[in-house]
Amino acid sequence: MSDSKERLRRTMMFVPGNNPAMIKDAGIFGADSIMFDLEDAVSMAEKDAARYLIYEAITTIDYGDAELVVRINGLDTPYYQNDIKAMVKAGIDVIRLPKAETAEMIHELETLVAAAEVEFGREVGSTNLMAAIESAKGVVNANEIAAASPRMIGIALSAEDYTTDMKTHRYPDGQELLYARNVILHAARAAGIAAFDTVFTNMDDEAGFYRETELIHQLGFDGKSLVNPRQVAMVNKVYQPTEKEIRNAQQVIMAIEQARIKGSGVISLNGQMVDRPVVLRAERVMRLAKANNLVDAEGEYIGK
Ligand SMILES: CC(=O)SCCNC(=O)CCNC(=O)[C@H](O)C(C)(C)COP(=O)(O)OP(=O)(O)OC[C@H]1O[C@@H](n2cnc3c(N)ncnc32)[C@H](O)[C@@H]1OP(=O)(O)O
Ligand SMILES: O=C([O-])CC(=O)C(=O)O
Ligand SMILES: [Mg+2]
Repeated sequence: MSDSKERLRRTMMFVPGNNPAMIKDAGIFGADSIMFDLEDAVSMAEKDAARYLIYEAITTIDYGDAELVVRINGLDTPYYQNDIKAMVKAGIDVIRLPKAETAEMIHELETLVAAAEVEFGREVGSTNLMAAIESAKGVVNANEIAAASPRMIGIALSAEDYTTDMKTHRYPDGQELLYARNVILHAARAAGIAAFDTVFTNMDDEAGFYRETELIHQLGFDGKSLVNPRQVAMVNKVYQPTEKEIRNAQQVIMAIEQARIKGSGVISLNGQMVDRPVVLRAERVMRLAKANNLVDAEGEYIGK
């Protein structure tokens, strides 16, 4: 597990909390974040058993470098308090609140998480939070939700519930989500946290999945919630930098190092001005290149 707020989160894969086989093998698909679900993938009759199963999995299975997230039940259910206690006790990295609509909901979650950290001897502040926005009210309040707590690492669009709330449904071109996607992205960026796009549920429509992932990559999302392991490699492919982008990023990082040695924060490279935003983009390209094994330990391009 990792507590870094800077880590790559391209792929956040849902794993139903009532499926022992999927839970056991969830670590082998290379998702950046594994998201155990206690909410809508689990029926009422199975809520307690799923919570127990996820607790056992987190405390006994080695999921390697993956970040571990749990989607708890909503604050309007009888389950969320037990969910929070069990997951904090297990040492989960991130709790994802579904159907978030106000900052007050994040504050309530934060209070319960802090109390559980004290109760179970966890470091106070060590459990990160994120929120899924699934309604018009959530979109309207996205700014305050994103900024509600220093524990927040991201907000996500949840388009299945959102389109239902908006009295529409999902279309192949995603026009019905453009406003929500942009609002959520801006709220996340303004708060300095990550933005996640929603699930794509038609497993047979690979072209549609690529189209949606290319769109959200272009808009600036950090990544996407996923429902199936096959989607991990497809997202990574879209987020993978090109050789040209990597070589350019290497040059930028070298050039800015030279500039720093000379005591300057800005330098010209091949006729282009290189300053802080260009360097930050280059550093992200290099993080993505490393995650895709496209560079060696020294940052030299090695391709595939
Ligand atoms: C709107 C919402 O709230 S979405 C969030 C809640 N929903 C979920 O969590 C659903 C998670 N996903 C799934 O249950 C499944 O992927 C489905 C139902 C969408 C598709 O199921 P399938 O067609 O059986 O998937 P597929 O044939 O690709 O499965 C291949 C393998 O991956 C495993 N697998 C599939 N999905 C997952 C997953 N999400 N996590 C871990 N393993 C998985 C399968 O168990 C199977 O393993 P096996 O080869 O050892 O038997
Ligand atoms: O978070 C997601 O993308 C899945 C979800 O609950 C929704 O779409 O309503
Ligand atoms: Mg939902």
